[in-house]
Amino acid sequence: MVSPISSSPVLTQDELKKIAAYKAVDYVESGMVLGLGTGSTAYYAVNRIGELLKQGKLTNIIGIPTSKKTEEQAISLGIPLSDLDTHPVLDLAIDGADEVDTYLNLVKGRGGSLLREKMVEGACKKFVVIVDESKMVKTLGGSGLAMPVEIVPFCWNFTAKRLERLFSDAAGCVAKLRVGDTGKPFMTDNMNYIVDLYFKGEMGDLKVVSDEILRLAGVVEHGMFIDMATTVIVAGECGITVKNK
Ligand SMILES: O=C[C@H](O)[C@H](O)[C@H](O)COP(=O)(O)O
Repeated sequence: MVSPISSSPVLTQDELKKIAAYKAVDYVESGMVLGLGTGSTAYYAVNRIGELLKQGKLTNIIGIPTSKKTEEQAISLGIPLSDLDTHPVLDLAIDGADEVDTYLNLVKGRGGSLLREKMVEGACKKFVVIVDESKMVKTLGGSGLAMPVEIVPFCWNFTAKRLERLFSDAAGCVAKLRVGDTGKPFMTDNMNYIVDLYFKGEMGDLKVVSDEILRLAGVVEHGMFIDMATTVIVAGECGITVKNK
Protein backbone atom coordinates (compact mmCIF):
# COMPACT_ATOMS: atom_id res chain seq x y z
CA MET A 1 0.00 0.00 0.00
CA VAL A 2 1.26 3.49 -0.81
CA SER A 3 0.90 6.22 1.84
CA PRO A 4 1.00 9.74 0.38
CA ILE A 5 3.95 11.87 1.55
CA SER A 6 2.89 15.45 0.91
CA SER A 7 1.31 17.67 -1.67
CA SER A 8 4.67 19.30 -2.57
CA PRO A 9 5.40 18.90 -6.30
CA VAL A 10 8.89 17.42 -6.67
CA LEU A 11 10.95 15.85 -3.92
CA THR A 12 14.70 15.47 -4.36
CA GLN A 13 16.34 12.06 -4.08
CA ASP A 14 17.84 13.15 -0.75
CA GLU A 15 14.43 14.14 0.58
CA LEU A 16 13.07 10.72 -0.42
CA LYS A 17 15.98 9.00 1.35
CA LYS A 18 15.27 10.98 4.51
CA ILE A 19 11.57 10.13 4.38
CA ALA A 20 12.32 6.39 4.07
CA ALA A 21 14.88 6.62 6.88
CA TYR A 22 12.55 8.39 9.30
CA LYS A 23 9.81 5.86 8.58
CA ALA A 24 12.23 3.02 9.41
CA VAL A 25 13.13 4.59 12.74
CA ASP A 26 9.45 4.13 13.73
CA TYR A 27 10.41 0.44 14.07
CA VAL A 28 13.00 1.24 16.76
CA GLU A 29 12.01 0.69 20.40
CA SER A 30 13.84 1.55 23.60
CA GLY A 31 16.16 -1.22 24.81
CA MET A 32 16.95 -2.52 21.33
CA VAL A 33 20.32 -3.62 20.01
CA LEU A 34 20.47 -1.98 16.59
CA GLY A 35 22.53 -2.54 13.46
CA LEU A 36 23.47 0.90 12.11
CA GLY A 37 23.80 0.92 8.33
CA THR A 38 26.15 2.83 6.06
CA GLY A 39 25.59 5.21 3.18
CA SER A 40 23.70 8.37 2.38
CA THR A 41 20.27 6.91 3.24
CA ALA A 42 21.31 5.13 6.46
CA TYR A 43 22.98 8.40 7.48
CA TYR A 44 19.53 9.95 8.00
CA ALA A 45 18.33 7.00 10.08
CA VAL A 46 21.40 7.13 12.35
CA ASN A 47 20.95 10.90 12.79
CA ARG A 48 17.29 10.42 13.68
CA ILE A 49 18.13 7.73 16.26
CA GLY A 50 20.67 10.11 17.81
CA GLU A 51 18.07 12.88 17.87
CA LEU A 52 15.44 10.70 19.58
CA LEU A 53 18.00 9.52 22.15
CA LYS A 54 18.90 13.12 22.92
CA GLN A 55 15.23 14.00 23.35
CA GLY A 56 14.77 11.04 25.71
CA LYS A 57 12.16 9.51 23.35
CA LEU A 58 14.40 6.45 22.97
CA THR A 59 16.44 4.99 25.83
CA ASN A 60 18.90 2.10 26.35
CA ILE A 61 19.77 1.75 22.68
CA ILE A 62 22.94 -0.09 21.75
CA GLY A 63 24.23 0.42 18.22
CA ILE A 64 26.44 -1.89 16.20
CA PRO A 65 27.95 0.09 13.32
CA THR A 66 28.51 -1.47 9.88
CA SER A 67 31.49 0.74 8.98
CA LYS A 68 34.10 3.03 10.48
CA LYS A 69 32.24 6.00 9.00
CA THR A 70 28.99 5.07 10.73
CA GLU A 71 30.91 4.39 13.93
CA GLU A 72 32.24 7.97 13.82
CA GLN A 73 28.77 9.35 13.12
CA ALA A 74 27.23 7.36 15.99
CA ILE A 75 29.96 8.46 18.42
CA SER A 76 29.40 12.10 17.43
CA LEU A 77 25.69 11.65 18.21
CA GLY A 78 26.31 9.97 21.56
CA ILE A 79 24.81 6.61 20.53
CA PRO A 80 26.26 3.87 22.81
CA LEU A 81 28.08 1.28 20.70
CA SER A 82 28.99 -2.37 20.97
CA ASP A 83 30.08 -5.19 18.65
CA LEU A 84 29.01 -8.63 17.46
CA ASP A 85 31.32 -10.39 19.94
CA THR A 86 29.38 -8.85 22.84
CA HIS A 87 25.96 -8.78 21.14
CA PRO A 88 25.78 -11.67 18.64
CA VAL A 89 22.00 -11.27 18.18
CA LEU A 90 20.52 -7.91 17.19
CA ASP A 91 16.89 -6.84 17.35
CA LEU A 92 16.87 -4.73 14.22
CA ALA A 93 19.12 -3.26 11.55
CA ILE A 94 18.34 -0.33 9.26
CA ASP A 95 20.36 0.19 6.10
CA GLY A 96 20.16 1.43 2.52
CA ALA A 97 20.74 -0.58 -0.65
CA ASP A 98 21.93 0.00 -4.20
CA GLU A 99 19.35 -2.29 -5.81
CA VAL A 100 16.26 -4.11 -4.55
CA ASP A 101 14.55 -6.76 -6.69
CA THR A 102 10.94 -7.90 -6.56
CA TYR A 103 11.81 -10.65 -4.02
CA LEU A 104 13.57 -8.09 -1.74
CA ASN A 105 17.03 -9.39 -2.62
CA LEU A 106 19.60 -6.61 -2.58
CA VAL A 107 22.82 -5.37 -4.09
CA LYS A 108 24.87 -3.46 -1.53
CA GLY A 109 28.41 -2.20 -1.23
CA ARG A 110 28.70 0.50 -3.85
CA GLY A 111 29.87 2.64 -0.91
CA GLY A 112 32.38 -0.08 0.01
CA SER A 113 30.91 -1.44 3.25
CA LEU A 114 29.40 -4.75 2.27
CA LEU A 115 31.32 -7.19 4.50
CA ARG A 116 30.59 -5.60 7.87
CA GLU A 117 27.04 -4.90 6.71
CA LYS A 118 26.48 -8.53 5.83
CA MET A 119 27.92 -9.73 9.14
CA VAL A 120 25.80 -7.34 11.23
CA GLU A 121 22.60 -7.61 9.18
CA GLY A 122 22.87 -11.39 9.04
CA ALA A 123 22.71 -11.41 12.85
CA CYS A 124 19.49 -9.36 13.09
CA LYS A 125 15.98 -10.57 13.88
CA LYS A 126 14.63 -7.83 11.57
CA PHE A 127 16.39 -6.09 8.72
CA VAL A 128 14.65 -2.97 7.42
CA VAL A 129 15.99 -1.63 4.13
CA ILE A 130 15.41 2.00 3.18
CA VAL A 131 15.54 3.22 -0.40
CA ASP A 132 14.21 5.83 -2.75
CA GLU A 133 12.30 4.42 -5.71
CA SER A 134 15.26 4.69 -8.11
CA LYS A 135 16.78 1.61 -6.40
CA MET A 136 13.95 -0.75 -7.37
CA VAL A 137 14.90 -3.18 -10.19
CA LYS A 138 13.34 -6.22 -11.81
CA THR A 139 16.47 -8.35 -11.48
CA LEU A 140 19.73 -7.71 -9.62
CA GLY A 141 22.58 -6.55 -11.81
CA GLY A 142 20.02 -5.57 -14.44
CA SER A 143 20.60 -1.85 -13.89
CA GLY A 144 23.99 -2.17 -15.60
CA LEU A 145 25.62 -0.73 -12.46
CA ALA A 146 28.21 -2.43 -10.29
CA MET A 147 27.82 -5.59 -8.22
CA PRO A 148 30.73 -5.20 -5.76
CA VAL A 149 32.90 -8.10 -4.60
CA GLU A 150 35.39 -7.65 -1.74
CA ILE A 151 38.64 -9.47 -2.47
CA VAL A 152 42.05 -9.77 -0.83
CA PRO A 153 44.69 -7.46 -2.38
CA PHE A 154 47.08 -10.37 -3.07
CA CYS A 155 47.12 -10.93 -6.86
CA TRP A 156 43.84 -9.04 -7.23
CA ASN A 157 44.03 -9.15 -11.02
CA PHE A 158 44.12 -12.95 -10.96
CA THR A 159 40.95 -12.99 -8.83
CA ALA A 160 39.25 -10.37 -11.04
CA LYS A 161 39.94 -12.47 -14.15
CA ARG A 162 38.59 -15.59 -12.45
CA LEU A 163 35.42 -13.67 -11.54
CA GLU A 164 34.98 -12.61 -15.17
CA ARG A 165 35.56 -16.18 -16.35
CA LEU A 166 32.80 -17.45 -14.02
CA PHE A 167 30.27 -15.61 -16.14
CA SER A 168 31.82 -16.07 -19.57
CA ASP A 169 29.23 -18.69 -20.63
CA ALA A 170 26.10 -17.03 -19.31
CA ALA A 171 25.57 -13.34 -18.58
CA GLY A 172 29.09 -12.17 -19.33
CA CYS A 173 30.61 -9.55 -17.12
CA VAL A 174 33.47 -7.10 -16.87
CA ALA A 175 35.37 -6.91 -13.56
CA LYS A 176 36.93 -3.55 -12.67
CA LEU A 177 39.11 -2.80 -9.68
CA ARG A 178 37.60 0.07 -7.71
CA VAL A 179 39.93 3.05 -7.51
CA GLY A 180 39.74 5.67 -4.73
CA ASP A 181 40.01 9.46 -4.94
CA THR A 182 43.81 9.34 -4.74
CA GLY A 183 44.05 7.10 -7.82
CA LYS A 184 45.12 4.16 -5.65
CA PRO A 185 42.94 1.05 -5.19
CA PHE A 186 39.98 1.73 -2.89
CA MET A 187 40.58 0.08 0.49
CA THR A 188 37.70 -1.28 2.55
CA ASP A 189 37.53 -0.96 6.35
CA ASN A 190 38.98 -4.48 6.39
CA MET A 191 42.00 -3.49 4.26
CA ASN A 192 40.72 -5.37 1.23
CA TYR A 193 40.06 -4.29 -2.37
CA ILE A 194 36.76 -4.16 -4.24
CA VAL A 195 36.19 -5.46 -7.73
CA ASP A 196 32.99 -4.19 -9.34
CA LEU A 197 31.24 -6.63 -11.67
CA TYR A 198 29.27 -5.15 -14.57
CA PHE A 199 26.92 -7.72 -16.07
CA LYS A 200 25.91 -7.70 -19.71
CA GLY A 201 22.75 -9.68 -19.07
CA GLU A 202 20.83 -11.33 -16.25
CA MET A 203 22.90 -13.11 -13.62
CA GLY A 204 20.63 -16.14 -13.43
CA ASP A 205 19.98 -18.08 -10.20
CA LEU A 206 21.31 -15.77 -7.48
CA LYS A 207 22.06 -18.55 -4.99
CA VAL A 208 24.10 -20.45 -7.57
CA VAL A 209 25.96 -17.28 -8.56
CA SER A 210 26.58 -16.47 -4.89
CA ASP A 211 28.03 -19.94 -4.19
CA GLU A 212 30.27 -19.81 -7.25
CA ILE A 213 31.68 -16.41 -6.34
CA LEU A 214 32.28 -17.37 -2.71
CA ARG A 215 34.03 -20.58 -3.76
CA LEU A 216 36.89 -18.62 -5.37
CA ALA A 217 39.91 -18.34 -3.10
CA GLY A 218 40.73 -14.64 -2.89
CA VAL A 219 37.08 -13.59 -2.61
CA VAL A 220 36.06 -12.36 0.84
CA GLU A 221 32.36 -11.53 0.25
CA HIS A 222 30.02 -10.22 -2.44
CA GLY A 223 27.37 -7.52 -2.38
CA MET A 224 24.31 -9.66 -3.06
CA PHE A 225 22.14 -9.87 0.07
CA ILE A 226 19.84 -12.77 -0.74
CA ASP A 227 16.82 -13.47 1.50
CA MET A 228 18.08 -11.12 4.19
CA ALA A 229 15.75 -8.11 4.15
CA THR A 230 12.56 -8.59 6.16
CA THR A 231 11.08 -5.20 5.20
CA VAL A 232 11.85 -2.70 2.47
CA ILE A 233 10.62 0.89 2.77
CA VAL A 234 10.49 2.65 -0.58
CA ALA A 235 9.98 6.40 -0.76
CA GLY A 236 8.77 7.74 -4.09
CA GLU A 237 6.99 10.71 -5.60
CA CYS A 238 3.63 9.03 -4.95
CA GLY A 239 4.35 8.14 -1.32
CA ILE A 240 5.87 5.49 0.91
CA THR A 241 5.51 1.79 0.13
CA VAL A 242 6.32 -0.82 2.77
CA LYS A 243 7.13 -4.28 1.41
CA ASN A 244 7.34 -7.18 3.84
CA LYS A 245 8.88 -10.58 3.28
O1 LIG B 1 28.54 0.22 0.81
C1 LIG B 1 27.55 0.88 0.98
C2 LIG B 1 26.26 0.37 1.45
O2 LIG B 1 25.97 -0.93 1.05
C3 LIG B 1 25.10 1.31 1.21
O3 LIG B 1 24.10 0.94 2.09
C4 LIG B 1 24.56 1.27 -0.21
O4 LIG B 1 25.61 1.54 -1.10
C5 LIG B 1 23.45 2.31 -0.41
O5 LIG B 1 23.98 3.57 -0.20
P1 LIG B 1 23.15 4.90 -0.42
O6 LIG B 1 22.09 4.93 0.62
O7 LIG B 1 24.17 5.99 -0.25
O8 LIG B 1 22.61 4.87 -1.80
